[in-house]
Amino acid sequence: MKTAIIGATGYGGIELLRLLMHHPVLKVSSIHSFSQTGEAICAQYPHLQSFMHASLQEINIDAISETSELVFLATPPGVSRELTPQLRRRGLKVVDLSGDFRMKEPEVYEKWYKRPAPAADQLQQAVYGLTEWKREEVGRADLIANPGCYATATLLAAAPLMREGIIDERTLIVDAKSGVSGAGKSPNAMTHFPEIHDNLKIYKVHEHQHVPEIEQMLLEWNTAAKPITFSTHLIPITRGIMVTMYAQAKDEAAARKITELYKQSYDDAAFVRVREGTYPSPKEVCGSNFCDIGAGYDERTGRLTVVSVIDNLMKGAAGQAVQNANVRLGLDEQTGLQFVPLYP
Ligand SMILES: NC(=O)C1=CN([C@@H]2O[C@H](COP(=O)(O)OP(=O)(O)OC[C@H]3O[C@@H](n4cnc5c(N)ncnc54)[C@H](OP(=O)(O)O)[C@@H]3O)[C@@H](O)[C@H]2O)C=CC1
Ligand SMILES: CC(=O)N[C@@H](CCC(=O)OP(=O)(O)O)C(=O)O
Repeated sequence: MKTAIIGATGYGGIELLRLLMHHPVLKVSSIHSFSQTGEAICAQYPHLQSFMHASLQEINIDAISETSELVFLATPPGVSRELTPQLRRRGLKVVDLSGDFRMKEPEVYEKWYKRPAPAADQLQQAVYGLTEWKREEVGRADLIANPGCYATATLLAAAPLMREGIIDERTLIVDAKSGVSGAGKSPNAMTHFPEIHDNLKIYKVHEHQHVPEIEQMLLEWNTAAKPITFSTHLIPITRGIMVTMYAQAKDEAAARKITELYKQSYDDAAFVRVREGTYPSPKEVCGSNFCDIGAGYDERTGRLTVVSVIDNLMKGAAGQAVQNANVRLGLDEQTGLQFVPLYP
């Protein structure tokens, strides 16, 4: 299927390009930039030399609709809100890596993203692409809102606890850490080397934009879900997210068999790997589409600790976007995604 990438020069876009170069069905017909049109992609990204010489094109929706059937949008918030309706009117399928179409209610988007929301009917049509829990809907969707990176790691860890009702819903605390590529390619005062090297920073305390998409999904699974405590930290690694989640167990018998619950929940999920008695590290999924999860019950406190790791650019962005496109096209969801993580 002929595919375009808008935002191909960003970290999410360049990862999509890496994946699609070897994908047997999705073929890249054009790549688009906002500010660098006319330049060969390998001039900006020399690691692509000998693989891709295509030049970056302007974002012309008519031209894109003549050469592509599916479009990946890897653009900052607010861009997809403008481009997606134009692409959909021309019959193209869209997988959006930004947060524009993740929320169902416009006012929720506007509160957390502090910018105008897409039209309410379009938000309703979009399917939230947390693939493992939305396969059927993704399989029919023409507009897929790819989840945020932190949200993916958090929700895959929280799903069994919330769906089975084994925790006190008021007690969910999520402590999340991300590598610097999660902030995109443009350096800033927080990501500058002397600031983050040999350091660790908490940011967006009580106001991270992934809170509403997480809470929206938790409520879909369990109507007793409550607002969560969610803290994000920047850490001096390039790729990777680690989420450590705590909650008070209300079903102690189920809590004692927590690993069994995760294994059953993800029995059919090729990309979720459950640990027995150990906890994962981001490096163990680097460069792959895996989410690794380890869980334990502390008899002393009655609390559960669940750890989940992903590569933010893969399962947290481009990898899950391709997984969703695979499901939409009726392909095996692992198509083009079967990488052994890069280790060490
Ligand atoms: N990085 C990550 O780990 C993750 C990112 N995301 C989301 O994916 C999206 C892309 O992120 P990321 O790749 O990190 O971002 P980058 O900042 O690295 O790249 C942004 C891309 O968008 C293009 N762009 C910038 N402004 C506009 C505009 N006004 N119109 C059209 N295109 C524009 C840029 O083009 P150019 O510079 O060539 O002009 C560039 O290709 C974001 O919404 C982000 O939140 C989601 C999950 C994880
Ligand atoms: C390290 C870092 O800065 N990470 C970004 C997450 C990027 C992302 O996934 O944001 P979207 O909601 O736009 O998809 C952040 O915390 O905002």
